[in-house]
Amino acid sequence: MYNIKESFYSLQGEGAHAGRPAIFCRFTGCNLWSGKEKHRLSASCQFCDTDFNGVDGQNGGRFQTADALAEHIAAQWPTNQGNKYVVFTGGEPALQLDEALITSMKNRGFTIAIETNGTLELPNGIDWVCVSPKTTEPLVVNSGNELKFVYPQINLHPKDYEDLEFEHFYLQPMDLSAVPQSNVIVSDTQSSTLKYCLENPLWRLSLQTHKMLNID
Ligand SMILES: C[S@@+](CC[C@H](N)C(=O)[O-])C[C@H]1O[C@@H](n2cnc3c(N)ncnc32)[C@H](O)[C@@H]1O
Ligand SMILES: Nc1nc2[nH]cc(C(=O)O)c2c(=O)[nH]1
Ligand code: SF4
Ligand SMILES: [Mg+2]
Repeated sequence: MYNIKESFYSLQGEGAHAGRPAIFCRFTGCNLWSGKEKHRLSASCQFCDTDFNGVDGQNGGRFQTADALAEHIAAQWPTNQGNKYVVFTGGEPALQLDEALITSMKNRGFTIAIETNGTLELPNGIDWVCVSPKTTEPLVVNSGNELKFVYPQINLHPKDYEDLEFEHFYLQPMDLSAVPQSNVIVSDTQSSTLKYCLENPLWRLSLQTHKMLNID
């Protein structure tokens, strides 16, 4: 069974594929935070901008089989249009995404992307892997297509990821407006991110463009 918080058709807002039409499938639950505000400051990941609990969002629900969920996702793609692209996110999608679902999506013509915190093994067959580190534990997923570091983080430094095997390195300013209680000292995360990119040109800036556009 798969638990889905929400799914929707929008533009990828972040990273190397920013601007690309995609269906987002947001799995319920995460291994680094309960999703409850009372646990935020004791969680391994404390700056999450996302509500990922329950199955009550738009086009959310419980799906008994991979084909049932794949059909639900595929039905949201515009009729008779190609370039089909699905982004599995969450919560932590690696808790639920499996080869059966990947096969079901491929059978429906989709290219498959994932947004993951990199702490859990991934199933085979994902076409685009975006890892966004959150903890000082070594990454389980230490290669992929893009590494997207939310900046700044108190105990985590971009330098420690530079030698990993990724095609693209992005720094994304931490959105503190999405975080009710915060430990972060820096308030202007956009300026500090911009400065870091200019001083360390391996890193490119990723802005959360969907938030500027007021879309999902
Ligand atoms: C909500 S997470 C879900 C996927 C996965 N659990 C992860 O952390 O990568 C989706 C993306 O949003 C980023 N993100 C979460 N909270 C953020 C914030 N407050 N500001 C900027 N990016 C944030 C994450 O780093 C990740 O790249
Ligand atoms: N438009 C849009 N782009 C996104 N890229 C990553 C997202 C996520 O929450 O994983 C996200 C999201 O929630 N919306
Ligand atoms: S950003 Fe990702 S890893 Fe962190 S709590 Fe949110 S869903 Fe979990
Ligand atoms: Mg998001």
